[in-house]
Amino acid sequence: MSGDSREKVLKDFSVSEKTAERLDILVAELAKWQRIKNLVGPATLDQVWSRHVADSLQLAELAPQGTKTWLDLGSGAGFPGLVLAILGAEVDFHVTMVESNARKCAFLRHVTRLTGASATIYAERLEVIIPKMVGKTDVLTARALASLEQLLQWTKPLFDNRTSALFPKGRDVQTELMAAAKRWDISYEIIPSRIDAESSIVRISSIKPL
Ligand SMILES: C[S@@+](CC[C@H](N)C(=O)[O-])C[C@H]1O[C@@H](n2cnc3c(N)ncnc32)[C@H](O)[C@@H]1O
Repeated sequence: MSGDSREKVLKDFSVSEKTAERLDILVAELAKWQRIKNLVGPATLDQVWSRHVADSLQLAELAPQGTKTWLDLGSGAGFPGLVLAILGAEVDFHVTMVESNARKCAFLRHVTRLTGASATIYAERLEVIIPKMVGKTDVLTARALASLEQLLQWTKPLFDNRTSALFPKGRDVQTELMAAAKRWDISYEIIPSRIDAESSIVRISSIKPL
């Protein structure tokens, strides 16, 4: 991680001093835990501010106004869920994270305690938690978890009038959308990533089986 990258991310996303302190804690703890727990791809740790923090922060800007509840599936080391929960400590929204790996959940809980992030963490498989979250979620997220088709299959019960999804996707976004469109009638928008020219965020507002 370079100091420049940190400053640029904080400036680009107009991050407050308090939130910056909390993000610093997340980044410092990730570096410590990474040595023994291998929480993220080792090659990405050098660019943690741009590859992980900024990539997560950009989702907050895409949520509908008044969003109060987020559900992040397969949160890993907290991207995007924990970054959003750190923002939530200041702007009054709450993030539920679901992650089946126990050591990653220990990290998520540890950093949540240190930062006061607005988070609930389930160390469970998402298949178990999703039925319990029906009617409780404004915005769904899942980064690097599964294909769009699989994500829609899992999350279908969660979509109602108020729920939308923000799924970061890579260069195969069109292929994934075509595969998903064979099974689902989807209302969606593709939003270019602010971080990586080859990536985008698929914002889904409704789905219906065909
Ligand atoms: C490739 S990682 C991505 C982590 C994080 N979202 C990111 O982008 O850095 C996928 C994560 O999803 C978790 N996962 C996979 N299948 C899951 C399931 N069925 N329920 C809950 N978590 C799951 C894995 O343990 C892993 O941490």
